[in-house]
Amino acid sequence: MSNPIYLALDLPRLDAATALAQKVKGHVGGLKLGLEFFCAHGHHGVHEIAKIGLPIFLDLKLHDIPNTVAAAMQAIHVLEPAIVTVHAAGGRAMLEDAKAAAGEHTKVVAVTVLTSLDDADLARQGIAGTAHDQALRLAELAQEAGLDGIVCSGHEVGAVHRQWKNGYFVVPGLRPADGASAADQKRIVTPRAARDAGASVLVIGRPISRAADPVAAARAIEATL
Ligand SMILES: O=c1ccn([C@@H]2O[C@H](COP(=O)(O)O)[C@@H](O)[C@H]2O)c(=O)[nH]1
Repeated sequence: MSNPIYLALDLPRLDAATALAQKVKGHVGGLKLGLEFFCAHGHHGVHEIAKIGLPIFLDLKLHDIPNTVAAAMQAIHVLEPAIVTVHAAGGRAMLEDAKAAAGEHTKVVAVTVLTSLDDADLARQGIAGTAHDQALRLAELAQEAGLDGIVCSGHEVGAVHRQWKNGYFVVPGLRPADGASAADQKRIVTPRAARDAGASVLVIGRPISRAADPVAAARAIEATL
């Protein structure tokens, strides 16, 4: 089985992101570039990181009207990302148009409930029920819209996997069991627990990028899988 870890390169400087990716490339299966990276470095930055030779996950979390999201998907087509994110809350038409506009080899996955939110946050937004219920509802919507999979926390991935057997499940909000700080994440599990519950991709950022020795941190996580 290939390494399911995608390292989140949430670093403001392109040289620092490139150096980190070069260091840990033997211990991760892919590289995730998010909003912070893309807003700062755009297509040029993605091309630079792609030279490292690992699959690229563009975590842009697109969320707009269908026409705008489809146009954005077409604009990133040339970057040939392995995975791109959109927000499931954009609705079925937006999800369908995003998938139709994506490249043949790009997996389009829908963010259900951000791992930085808990039940109380959802209640403040007027969403009835738990984060678990909402993630399952949005997973069903993404499946109906023909997407490849979803992003959810390790708390929901097992239940989603039972209702969507061949789905592609991206799980962030991961913390090794060594007391690593949760920081802004509210629904966390260990990488091993997420993998055992059916995660296809394990997204890990700060537990590696902010470790005193990122290579040792990546190796230690890899060894738990
Ligand atoms: O629900 C979500 C969706 C995306 N993310 C992204 O994953 C990484 C997690 O970083 P850590 O440092 O390991 O907490 C980050 O890039 C987020 O934008 C998420 O955390 N939750």
